[in-house]
Amino acid sequence: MTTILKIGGSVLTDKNRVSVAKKDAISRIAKEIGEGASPGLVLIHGAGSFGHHQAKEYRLKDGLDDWSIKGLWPTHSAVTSLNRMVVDALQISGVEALPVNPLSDCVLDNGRIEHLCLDVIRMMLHEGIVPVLHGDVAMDRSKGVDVLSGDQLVPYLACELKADRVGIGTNVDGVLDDNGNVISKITPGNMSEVNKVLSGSRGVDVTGGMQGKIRELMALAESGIPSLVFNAEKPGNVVKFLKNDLKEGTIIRGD
Ligand SMILES: Nc1ncnc2c1ncn2[C@@H]1O[C@H](COP(=O)(O)OP(=O)(O)OP(=O)(O)O)[C@@H](O)[C@H]1O
Ligand SMILES: C=C(C)CCOP(=O)(O)O
Repeated sequence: MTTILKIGGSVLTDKNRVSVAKKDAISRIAKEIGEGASPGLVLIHGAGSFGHHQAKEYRLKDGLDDWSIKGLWPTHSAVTSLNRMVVDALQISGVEALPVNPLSDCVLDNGRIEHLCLDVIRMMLHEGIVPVLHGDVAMDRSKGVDVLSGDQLVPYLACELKADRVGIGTNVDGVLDDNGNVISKITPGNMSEVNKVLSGSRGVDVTGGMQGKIRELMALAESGIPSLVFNAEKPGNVVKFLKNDLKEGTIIRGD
């Protein structure tokens, strides 16, 4: 049983202040993962304020030039420091977790994953270790460099590892309509309606907020793998998701 869980940077960090972690949220989520995880879990986390501010300042999405090249290390360094906090918290909660840094593992072409070395992830899973990936900067065959969102890692890994379950924990109850109500199901049939209410993030974000997430998840749904967007700020929701017991959120499916 393979489960892909992404925890958004909005849950783990304060997206309005540069490199500010929500330490209590990180340890709560690590405890919930310790309580609910079964073998086959792959964890991905977003960058939040440990990456989006830096990527914006150095214009990393515009590709490589004399300015953006100076931003590669500050951005990677920030997001790997968040990754270290997450992995440390997981270890303290009794989860055998190890980092997998996309900058060293992945090649992009025009912003899309061309290749990601899965061997190390498969070997970790085989040994009962939870690989912890994250949004990152990555080398790009066409642009020199680009920002790789954890939201793109989710469908890539879900397809390659033939995931049974996919969850995206963020800081809202799901995809919300104009009245703030949760849209319980998104399918190709209501996608054009849903598109009207999708936008970016409230915080600093270079990877598209909810709009970017749903674009990735709808492509995944169309290839046969549904996913659930849920609120990971609500204590207990991560455990419930991991135990297949979560009844809240937005399901994105292909039918
Ligand atoms: N229709 C919508 N329903 C819900 N949230 C929406 C909607 N449109 C835009 N958003 C925004 O999307 C945000 C969630 O996306 P965001 O990328 O900030 O989260 P994240 O994945 O937790 O963070 P990160 O990208 O750092 O990992 C919400 O906090 C909200 O501000
Ligand atoms: C901004 C950087 C470096 C990565 C973004 O990843 P995301 O927060 O998962 O979208």
